[in-house]
Amino acid sequence: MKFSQRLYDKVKPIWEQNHAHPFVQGMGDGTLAKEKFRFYMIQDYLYLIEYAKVFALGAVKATDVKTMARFAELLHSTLSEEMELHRQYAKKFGIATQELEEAKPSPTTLAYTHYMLHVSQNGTLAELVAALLPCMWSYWEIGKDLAKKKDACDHEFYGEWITMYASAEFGQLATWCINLMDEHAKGKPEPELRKLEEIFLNTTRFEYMFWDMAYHEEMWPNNG
Ligand SMILES: Cc1ncc(C[n+]2csc(CCO)c2C)c(N)n1
Repeated sequence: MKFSQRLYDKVKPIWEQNHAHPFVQGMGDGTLAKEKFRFYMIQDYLYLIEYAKVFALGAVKATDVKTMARFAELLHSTLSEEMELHRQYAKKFGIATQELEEAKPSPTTLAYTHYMLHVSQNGTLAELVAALLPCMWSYWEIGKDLAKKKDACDHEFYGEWITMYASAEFGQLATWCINLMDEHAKGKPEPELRKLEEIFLNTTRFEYMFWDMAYHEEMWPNNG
């Protein structure tokens, strides 16, 4: 069995919870309150800034030039294409880019990004890939699922988001990352595989927490 299949089996129940989450369902049927999406988008913008740094570290840790180039491309495309979608959404809400960048991370955003950066800075390339894979893979799964819903891709507000993550281009990216995981897990002893599995499980848990945080617009308990 491929290592990625083992990872998939491990987190399947959590991914089912992602799909069933009211935030995700609400994007699919268009009933999600705009205020909740606004909160998500600001936090996600902050998340992407840190996530892009994981790609930069991937380029540093890559063991061949082709992988190094791919990480460098991803660093660029995240900062330009993916974050551009957020900047466009922000415009619709009347939020300036500067305001987006000056926003403060919620506890979940902070915990998730710091965990990913901790693993990426201190671990092997395989550990870095295990940390970032749930982000790409679970978004692709969610995108494909929502795109099947009637009119979801044409929704005036959430349609662009769904179209982007359900796209073939995005699918290729997720597949590249799955293959990279398998390549770097090959031949590793069981204790190391268990460590990779735990990292993958942790960022999968953070993905679920991110949806939940956005749905409840959760910030620090004390407004200071
Ligand atoms: C919380 C959160 N998790 C995953 C993604 C999706 N995502 C972030 S970076 C990237 C790779 C391509 O740029 C992808 C797919 C997101 N936006 N927000």
